[in-house]
Amino acid sequence: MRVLVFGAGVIGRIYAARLAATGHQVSILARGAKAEQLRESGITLQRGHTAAEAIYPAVLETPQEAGEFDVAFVAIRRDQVGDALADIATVRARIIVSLVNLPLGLAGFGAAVGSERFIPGFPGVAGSLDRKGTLHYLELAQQPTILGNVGGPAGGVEEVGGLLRSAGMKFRTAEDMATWMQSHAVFISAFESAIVATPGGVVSLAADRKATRNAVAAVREGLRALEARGTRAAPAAVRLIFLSLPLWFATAYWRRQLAGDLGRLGLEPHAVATRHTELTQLQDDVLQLMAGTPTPRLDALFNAAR
Ligand SMILES: NC(=O)C1=CN([C@@H]2O[C@H](COP(=O)(O)OP(=O)(O)OC[C@H]3O[C@@H](n4cnc5c(N)ncnc54)[C@H](OP(=O)(O)O)[C@@H]3O)[C@@H](O)[C@H]2O)C=CC1
Ligand SMILES: CC(C)(CO)C(=O)C(=O)O
Repeated sequence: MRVLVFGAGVIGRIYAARLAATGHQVSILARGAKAEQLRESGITLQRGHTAAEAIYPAVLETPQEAGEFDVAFVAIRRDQVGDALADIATVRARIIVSLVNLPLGLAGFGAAVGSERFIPGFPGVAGSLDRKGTLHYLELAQQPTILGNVGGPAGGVEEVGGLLRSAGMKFRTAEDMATWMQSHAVFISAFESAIVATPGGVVSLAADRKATRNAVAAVREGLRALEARGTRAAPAAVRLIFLSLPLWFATAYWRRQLAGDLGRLGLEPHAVATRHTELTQLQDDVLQLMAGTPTPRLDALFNAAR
């Protein structure tokens, strides 16, 4: 398939390299020094102790350069969407999938790019680039690529799902992507705020039962506020861990996750890199979603991170 990946950051590189390695015709849109670096060195992915060969997708600096695509994945940050939307709308692709944390503005995104070809999604991988340009990443068993099951072209979700599957990447569908993203934003903004606000970062947070418990309680508070406003927290596993199981159990579970690969490769690098960009924007989105419901624990975590 002809695939465009719009955005050459962590997520864009992982999807581009995985799909190109499978034999798809992949182009990645990069700007500035990143375009040159990608042309010269390609993308090297490392999962666990296994580093793959460098992969060289075609590098574009404008989306029009390579004509038409079957599928375009948009892998930019929430805080970059406003500036990029007009360019994304010019992409000539039958299907456009967003891999962006978008708790607010999903409908506007869809309307701008054309809701008949738009599938909202969320990455099922996480990682970070080291100084040598190797991208260390993990695939998230508990959160594979999520594809919204409503709207988009007929058969589009199956087509994108098949494309991912061809590259060995799992996917899951969500009936209500807006609800999924809102719940996720509560979780991610609370945990990433806690990580950047803790001296010593994720390792210290995981070692501190009280501090992890406070982050879990802040997520619980946020999800309860969402539910009080008629939004049922999603997916079911998130509801279970944060709203149904006892706080001590959720705390023990998250201390293990924070101390493991998810904390080290997924949450911390992303939190540190986006502390003053996407994270701030997600905090604002979450507070807007709470719309006046008091959330003192979340507020305190957000303030500590700012
Ligand atoms: N990193 C992770 O582990 C995870 C990330 N996510 C989510 O995935 C999304 C993407 O994150 P991530 O890949 O980490 O973000 P990055 O900041 O690493 O990458 C975003 C990329 O998009 C590029 N970009 C933005 N606007 C444009 C534009 N108009 N034209 C061309 N390029 C553009 C940026 O270029 P430039 O550098 O020049 O600004 C940058 O290379 C986010 O919403 C994030 O929350 C979800 C799960 C895990
Ligand atoms: C993978 C994880 C949990 C952390 O990177 C995430 O979903 C996110 O960053 O939004």
